[in-house]
Amino acid sequence: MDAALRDTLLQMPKAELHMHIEGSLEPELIFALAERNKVKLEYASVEELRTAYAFKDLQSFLDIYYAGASVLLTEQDFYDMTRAYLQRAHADNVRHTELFFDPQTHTERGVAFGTVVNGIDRALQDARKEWGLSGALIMCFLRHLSEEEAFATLEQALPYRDKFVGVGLDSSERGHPPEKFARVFARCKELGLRLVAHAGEEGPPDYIRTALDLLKVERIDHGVRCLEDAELTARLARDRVPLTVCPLSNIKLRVFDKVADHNLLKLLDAGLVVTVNSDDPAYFGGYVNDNFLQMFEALPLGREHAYQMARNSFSASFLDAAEKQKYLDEVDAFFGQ
Ligand code: HPA
Ligand SMILES: [Zn+2]
Repeated sequence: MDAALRDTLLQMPKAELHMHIEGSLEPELIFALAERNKVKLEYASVEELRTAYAFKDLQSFLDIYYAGASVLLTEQDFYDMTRAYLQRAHADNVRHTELFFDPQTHTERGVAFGTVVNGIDRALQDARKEWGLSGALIMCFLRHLSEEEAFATLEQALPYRDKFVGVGLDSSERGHPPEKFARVFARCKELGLRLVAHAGEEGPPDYIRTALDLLKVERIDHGVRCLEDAELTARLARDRVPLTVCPLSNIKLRVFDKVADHNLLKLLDAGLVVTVNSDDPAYFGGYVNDNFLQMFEALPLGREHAYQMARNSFSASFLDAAEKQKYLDEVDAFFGQ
């Protein structure tokens, strides 16, 4: 890749729409928080923990990701984790970020919902004040748990309704199809929440279809397996349903064997509204700019694709129309358009 394109990717204004805040917890911070909170870890050192980050599929990653999150206990812990991510995102010229958080991972360990959301929210407010970096929260339901548990979580979340813009669905995809959560998503829609779901990462294209039809989601998280179904792909393109693609995640979780095998360019060529995101950057070997750089290094992607995906990231966001336009103008100005 030439230096000019590299600079463009690094410097262009961008939004990140698919990032699990618990997945930004770097091994060093896991160890620091374990010490601060007197939590015992199964790993002797940062190096030993990092060595365990060799995943064979989504589940093998999730087991380690939930273990890592067990060090988070106080509001300050959630603040420190979020602050570290936002600092890193700011360095990557992320102007707006929509963060997933997994309340059930914490409430089932006895951490109060408010502790989680207040710590994350305070870090988001500071980033807005200090760097003009805007952020929003999307509360995810863990799909390996029951719909009843999701309803209970929604109930706990209602006093904090002003602190998140939407809900999502994450964790183990296979065997936990979208329809399991149809009623809780319908209730969230009534509450005016924006809706997204992980679908078509490891699960079949049909999970994308049911996420659209039964959950009424506005964006699909991952969605890369849509290309196995031509009719579904045409529908996603026609309806301009954004896909929040996470290339390095897909490599680390063996959805594709190597970076050069990723279908990002095919998704773009199919006319889909593709965005690039980091998913769980501490676990998958890179933040959002690393995702852009590795994809552009391995695939025949150029400046026009960069421009398109920078624009997509803002147009697919849940910002209001005026804020969206402000950022889109910034992208156009950056690209001299
Ligand atoms: O990539 C993911 N997929 C599903 N659930 C997750 N929770 C954190 N990251 C992921
Ligand atoms: Zn994800």
